[in-house]
Amino acid sequence: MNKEEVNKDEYSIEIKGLTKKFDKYVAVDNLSFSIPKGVIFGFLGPNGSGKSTTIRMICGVLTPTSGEGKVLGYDLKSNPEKIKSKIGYMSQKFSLYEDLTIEENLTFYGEIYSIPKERLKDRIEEIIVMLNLNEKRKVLSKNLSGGWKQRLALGCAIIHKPELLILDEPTAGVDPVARREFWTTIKDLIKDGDITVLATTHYMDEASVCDIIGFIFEGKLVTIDTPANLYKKYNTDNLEDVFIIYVKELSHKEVISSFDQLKKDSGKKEGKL
Ligand SMILES: Nc1ncnc2c1ncn2[C@@H]1O[C@H](COP(=O)(O)OP(=O)(O)OP(=O)(O)O)[C@@H](O)[C@H]1O
Repeated sequence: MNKEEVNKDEYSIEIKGLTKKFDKYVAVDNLSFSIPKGVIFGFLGPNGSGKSTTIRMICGVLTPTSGEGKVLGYDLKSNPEKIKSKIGYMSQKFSLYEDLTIEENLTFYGEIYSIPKERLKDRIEEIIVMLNLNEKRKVLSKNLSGGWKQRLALGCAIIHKPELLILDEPTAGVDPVARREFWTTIKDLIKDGDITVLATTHYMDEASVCDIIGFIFEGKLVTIDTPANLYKKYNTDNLEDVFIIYVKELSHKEVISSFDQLKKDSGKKEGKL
């Protein structure tokens, strides 16, 4: 067994000093963290703090300016294609084909990942059962409600059994019941330990279901810990308090108000989980 394979068993993501500059602007600044296999990692931070840029580097689609990293045991710089093939990605925009049915969307994504026909047929049935999609399997995705679209988008993202699932604000704009069901499904998905989840969200109640929370601010990692440790450290029972304390400590007034705005925005769209 070579060294890459050994690492592969320990951590899903290991990054060291990862930095991305756009001209002189430092969007991600010397980020280092390691995420063990089989956990849900919540990656949080105000708008523009560098989450998407970090995720794009982790997915192998954006080359770091400096620093290094391994994802699923593969080197970010030398093996991005291998990484891409083992990642599932679901964004808030649900990249579905509106004029295809549930079944057809799943087939389409399966074919992109070159899953052999017979295996794909079985995998689609597995996903339809797992995500409770049977009733509307012949319905065009443009005619589905937000919660159904979200489940279908998740199905498409996991069709090839990825080892790392990236969820970029996966519940933005769906109702509280669908949000709760979504996280129950995600918990179910990781219970065998074969899949790691990296999720961004602006909903602090959702973030609390994560096993590990990383908080990024102005491109720098401010903290990385379990929710329980963060509650203890700040003598509170919710993450919202923790992050308001961080932002207050770290920022000047405008940034605090942008975090408040972020809270307001999320409050408009939802009830509590
Ligand atoms: N291609 C690019 N060229 C120049 N600047 C960029 C580019 N991509 C991102 N940025 C800048 O880098 C910073 C970090 O952006 P990023 O999208 O990573 O933040 P984010 O935390 O994901 O924000 P949001 O929550 O709004 O999605 C922002 O100031 C953004 O304008």
